[in-house]
Amino acid sequence: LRRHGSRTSDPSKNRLALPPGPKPLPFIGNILDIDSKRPWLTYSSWRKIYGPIVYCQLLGQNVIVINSSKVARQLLDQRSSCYSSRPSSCVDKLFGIDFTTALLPYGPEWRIHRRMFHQALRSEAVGSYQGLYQSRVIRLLQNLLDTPDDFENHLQLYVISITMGLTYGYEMASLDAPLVKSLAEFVSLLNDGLPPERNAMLTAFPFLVNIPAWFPGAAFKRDALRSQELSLKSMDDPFEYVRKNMAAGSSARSMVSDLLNQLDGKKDHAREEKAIKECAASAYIAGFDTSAATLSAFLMVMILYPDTQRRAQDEIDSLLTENSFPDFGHRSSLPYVEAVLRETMRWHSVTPLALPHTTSCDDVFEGYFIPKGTMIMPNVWEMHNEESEYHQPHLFKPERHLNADGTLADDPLASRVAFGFGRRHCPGKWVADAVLWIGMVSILSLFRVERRKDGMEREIEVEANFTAGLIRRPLPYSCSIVCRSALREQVARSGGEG
Ligand code: HEM
Repeated sequence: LRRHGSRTSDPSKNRLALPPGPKPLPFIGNILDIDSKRPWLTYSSWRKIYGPIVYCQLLGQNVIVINSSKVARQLLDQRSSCYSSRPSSCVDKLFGIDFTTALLPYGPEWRIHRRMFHQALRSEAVGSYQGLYQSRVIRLLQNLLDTPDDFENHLQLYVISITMGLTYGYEMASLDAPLVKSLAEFVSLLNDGLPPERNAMLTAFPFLVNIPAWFPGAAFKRDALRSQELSLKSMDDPFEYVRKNMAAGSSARSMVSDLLNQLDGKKDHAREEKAIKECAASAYIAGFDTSAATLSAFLMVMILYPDTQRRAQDEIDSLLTENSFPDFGHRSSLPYVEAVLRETMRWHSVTPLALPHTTSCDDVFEGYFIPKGTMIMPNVWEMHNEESEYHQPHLFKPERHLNADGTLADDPLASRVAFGFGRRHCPGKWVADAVLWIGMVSILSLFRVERRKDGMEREIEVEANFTAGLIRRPLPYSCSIVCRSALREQVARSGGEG
């Protein structure tokens, strides 16, 4: 057992051991032990040796990996007052992204953000945007009918147009829409400036960003400067758009307009206004890639598991006449489709390590000492693949979310590890859940998703390969999206009215 080297004011804690873990090398710690592209696999393998809570050291940083949902709940949920901060990083500031909710330390600014997210995106508030989701999903279907091979772009447009509608009341017909341009450039610059491999490194060792020499010089710095400019523009332009429309009395309802309307009478106007801008841009940054990547994984899995696809389509077809599409009112009558959504999120694990938390006090757990300032890495991938919970976890089996009588197993959204933990749990999960559900059920209603054929009529294999990094996106794959109902096509083309 290793003793910790940190000082604590409580002498009794100095006698306690740190949680078990691999032996670190001097200075670099356990860096060389970790698969930098898929660090979650290394962390999972440690579970077999050291148990559900593993201590490692990465360049002098204390890191604790949590490999079990039970322990994650005990620490991140039940002791959330100590486990809710974030590691600080100079890259965040360098790229102008330190304002985003996801990166703010636990403190007053972050609290204002969370209050705003709660006001605007809590489950009841999100329900009132159902008309928006439904109109955008019809556009998604039309686009897939017209140019099915561009499915990745169509999925992105679907998700972005909902995010922009919901946050700013902004209507957009293409990814080139003026207000989206700087936001899109901003996000893509973050992806280029922090490409998957580097992102994967940061996922495994987020403190590496504090070592400037790690970055390859001028190009990186130019990217960072441009990113700072775009960060300001991405916050200001759409915000001013809402304010102008509100002044003209023509603003569509949105998160920003709702929050601005509730500002009257608040003491610290300037601070609140700044927070509204930051929250809206944070929603875009945090919500876009995660939801679009999940929908792309859904299409991939429908190709890989045609029987599952057929069963979901049978469920839809037995509930609805052929000239109509399911809406949110049908959701509870489609348990198998619901199970497909849950299984997609489990099987794919779009954010395999969620986001790291940091402790803001010393703690003791099951006799082990957890020092203040420890980075806590929840290994969501392992939690989604726990053999004791999920038999043959590598297989896509929606049935595992159903009871023997075909009803859905009890698994409320609030308790899903895919959306994180404790006070930092994803505030966009109600939006994400609605956007994913209506997207999936509408695609299944109108299309058959299958392997593409080459010039010789041979099926092109699809392999389940994903990018490295914070967000796991399917690598490009080919797919054939075929209309399976002429009647529903007519309905979709005429704007969704049967
Ligand atoms: C499939 C879709 C999504 C998934 C899987 C997802 C997952 C996550 C996870 C794992 C976290 C970190 C939680 C933690 O630290 O414990 C997070 C944070 C966050 N998410 Fe999501 N998310 C999704 C969509 C969205 C959407 C649509 C929005 C906004 C509309 C959003 C806004 C945020 C924000 C602002 C945070 C930071 C919260 C904080 O640090 O306090 N997310 N999300």
